[in-house]
Amino acid sequence: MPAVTWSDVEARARTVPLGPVLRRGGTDDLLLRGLVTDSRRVVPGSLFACVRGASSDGHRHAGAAAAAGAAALLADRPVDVALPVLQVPSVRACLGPLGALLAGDPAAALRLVGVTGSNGKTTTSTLVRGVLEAAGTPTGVVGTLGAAVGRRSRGTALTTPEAPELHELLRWMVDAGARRAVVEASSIALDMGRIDGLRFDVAVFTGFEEDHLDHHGTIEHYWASKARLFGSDRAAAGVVVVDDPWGRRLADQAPVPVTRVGAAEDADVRVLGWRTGAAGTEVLLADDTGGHRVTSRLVGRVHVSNLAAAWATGRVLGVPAEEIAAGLAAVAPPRGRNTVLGGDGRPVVVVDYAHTPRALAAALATARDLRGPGGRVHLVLGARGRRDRYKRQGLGESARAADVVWLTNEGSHGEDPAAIIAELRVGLLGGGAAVRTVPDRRAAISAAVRASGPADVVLVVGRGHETRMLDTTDPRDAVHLDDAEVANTALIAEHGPPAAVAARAERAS
Ligand SMILES: CC(=O)N[C@H]1[C@@H](OP(=O)(O)OP(=O)(O)OC[C@H]2O[C@@H](n3ccc(=O)[nH]c3=O)[C@H](O)[C@@H]2O)O[C@H](CO)[C@@H](O)[C@@H]1O[C@H](C)C(=O)N[C@@H](C)C(=O)N[C@H](CCC(=O)O)C(=O)O
Repeated sequence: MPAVTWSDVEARARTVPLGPVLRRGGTDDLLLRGLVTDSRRVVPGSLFACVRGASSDGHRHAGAAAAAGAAALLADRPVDVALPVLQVPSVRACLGPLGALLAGDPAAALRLVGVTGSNGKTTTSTLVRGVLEAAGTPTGVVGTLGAAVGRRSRGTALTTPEAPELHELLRWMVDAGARRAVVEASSIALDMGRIDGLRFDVAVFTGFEEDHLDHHGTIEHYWASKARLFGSDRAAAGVVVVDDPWGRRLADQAPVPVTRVGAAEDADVRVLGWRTGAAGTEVLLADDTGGHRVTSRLVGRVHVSNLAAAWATGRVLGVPAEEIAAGLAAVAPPRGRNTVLGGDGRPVVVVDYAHTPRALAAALATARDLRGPGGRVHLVLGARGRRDRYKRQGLGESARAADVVWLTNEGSHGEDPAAIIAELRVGLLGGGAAVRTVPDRRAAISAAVRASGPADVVLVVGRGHETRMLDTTDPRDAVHLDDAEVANTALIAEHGPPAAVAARAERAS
């Protein structure tokens, strides 16, 4: 990380117009390297920001930060630690501007695309990156699956990291040669100022439904957090999927020029038709340059609007149509987003991240598309503990569209797994689906695969790409559990290897 002087830090903090900035101690030329919000990640020379959180207060960890070698503190109240302190009205409000400064303002060297929406952020971000790379622009990405640039990747804990980490990642991308970056912007991140200090060439909205109300309280607040990405201080232009009323409202109200995307007649990038199968998806689009056929390796009708949004983003950024089409065709499906396993004489298994009622309904529609003649859909369904409990009945209601529902655990985080399952079951009441309860997730996935025939589809939802599952409130208790890995093992155990592999093995023996 570049070294930054204490006087430059003070000057940047003064650009946040919230109130007085007081500097206590430290010479102007004191050098700082990196802004850190967690005392456990402090290295010698760090500026430690004391963030007040929901369960802890960074001011209480200032001593630990000093012991780890922090050179100075950013605080919003006096701290009894022998280090130079910059006292500001709100530490959180300074994280964006100071995170940018201490990372050497990497965003100035990048053109940015921000992607928000209840579902589809990861897929759309991956597609937009693919389009830009196909057009010859090295592009980084940061989101739910981590951060990536070129062939390198890094894990991240949050969809949108805290501002200092986000700017550090952008620095890493710039140093690796990136000229653009795609940033997934979660509503919580927008609300908490994690993307403060960034300005996007294009802000993309993939769609909206009730989610994260544990954090936002009301759907209106959730909506307003997402809409913030489309302010003229944040974005130069918007690409908005208008297939739901919230998208229409955003397109109508956004102060920036908006490209409307969707099936509606007034869409600027209009979806005229599509078809999807186990091998991929084809979408027919129309824009002001005429009709276009887009093919993709991504499976499922849920990706139709993601593909159209990525197309529109490419157009807004001036990428020629052929290069957008080539980019979209080349993108490999992101992990855990309608990942298709099996088939080839065995049941098809789809592993997906769907964890909201509408996303589940869409995933079930995809599962029905993939059935063979007379095939049934088996759904493996749970709900994460201690999060957005109000969604459980709605998930159960969406699940009625399956033929057989295998209710199971999805990581109870200290809640009673049986109580979570009971809440899902309420939504299933009155539906026609057969319901089985197998609390152990591995056993549930295996049982669903065992019960399926070659024309059936097993849909495993909720965790997608995740490989750790937690049943207590202590993160150290998390265990390895990869739904795709479990499904693959079960497919081989119950139905043998794919027909082609079996035939090769037979020829070889
Ligand atoms: C609601 C929320 O965003 N919470 C985030 C917040 O937690 P918090 O305010 O409770 O922090 P805290 O534990 O009270 O600690 C306060 C401060 O003390 C620091 N600390 C704490 C302990 C210590 O020993 N030393 C120390 O310095 C912490 O690093 C923190 O800076 O700050 C933490 C540190 O950055 C985050 O890890 C934490 O995310 C939690 C884990 C989380 O689950 N967030 C989810 C809800 C989230 O943000 N999700 C969105 C949406 C996902 C999507 O839609 O896909 C996301 O962008 O990921």
